[in-house]
Amino acid sequence: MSVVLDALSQGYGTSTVIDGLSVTLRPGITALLGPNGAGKTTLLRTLATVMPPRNGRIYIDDVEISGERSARQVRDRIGYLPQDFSFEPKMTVADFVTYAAWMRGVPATQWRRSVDEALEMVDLTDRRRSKMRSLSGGMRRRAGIAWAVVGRPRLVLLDEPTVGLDPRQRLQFRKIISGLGETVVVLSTHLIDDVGAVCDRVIVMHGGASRFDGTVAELEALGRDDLPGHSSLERAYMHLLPEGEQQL
Ligand SMILES: Nc1ncnc2c1ncn2[C@@H]1O[C@H](COP(=O)(O)OP(=O)(O)OP(=O)(O)O)[C@@H](O)[C@H]1O
Repeated sequence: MSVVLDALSQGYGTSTVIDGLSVTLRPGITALLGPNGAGKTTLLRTLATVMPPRNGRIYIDDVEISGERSARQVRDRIGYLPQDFSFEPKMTVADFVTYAAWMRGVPATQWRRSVDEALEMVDLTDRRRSKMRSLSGGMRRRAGIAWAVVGRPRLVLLDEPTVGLDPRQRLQFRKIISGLGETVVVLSTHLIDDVGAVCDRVIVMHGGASRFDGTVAELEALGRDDLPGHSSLERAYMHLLPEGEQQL
């Protein structure tokens, strides 16, 4: 799986949200960090082929995504969990995940095995017959993660996947994504602990551009003692903000 963004610009109406971003994504876990409104969700939606690029190019497995036709060629390789995902409340957990398997083109003969595998990963096997509406917020989020990984898509996009998870579930989540092997995983988060624990690469976005692109160790090295933060990663993040936003 290869994903290439070449001078990508994206926006809504007259506003530009991403401005000339060039990035090549490879197998491994990449975190998108950045303040509210930095464009993380917009970038994930663009990678998910929900929004065609406004300017510049995006290639997924060498297919240039320029509209619905090209998007259809690659969508079954993409698992996307939006920040606020919706579901039919009366659907069972198993049906919800099976629906994702169907959308992703998993053959019907493999639905049961793929769904079992995804539910096992997120520790929801014993809730497979529960209605989605009966799940707690954290369980719903885990069902959403199962939705994103069922059928083992090679590009997995997760928008704030650990919001609402309790500490043990967050550890489980890290285990799940660390076990995805040769998959390109891109997740947005505000939880810097998650980044330090599992991400191979971090992209810090601000004002529609990438202000940092490197490993966790490289990011940590930017931390300055005079900046606010409880860890070197938090201080490094503060360092990457514009000067006026670096102090509390
Ligand atoms: N559907 C939309 N229509 C118009 N403007 C939008 C829309 N969605 C997002 N925006 C704007 O685009 C900018 C980037 O938003 P986006 O949701 O991509 O940021 P984000 O980095 O994901 O933020 P957060 O951390 O709050 O989730 C913001 O200024 C936002 O107001």
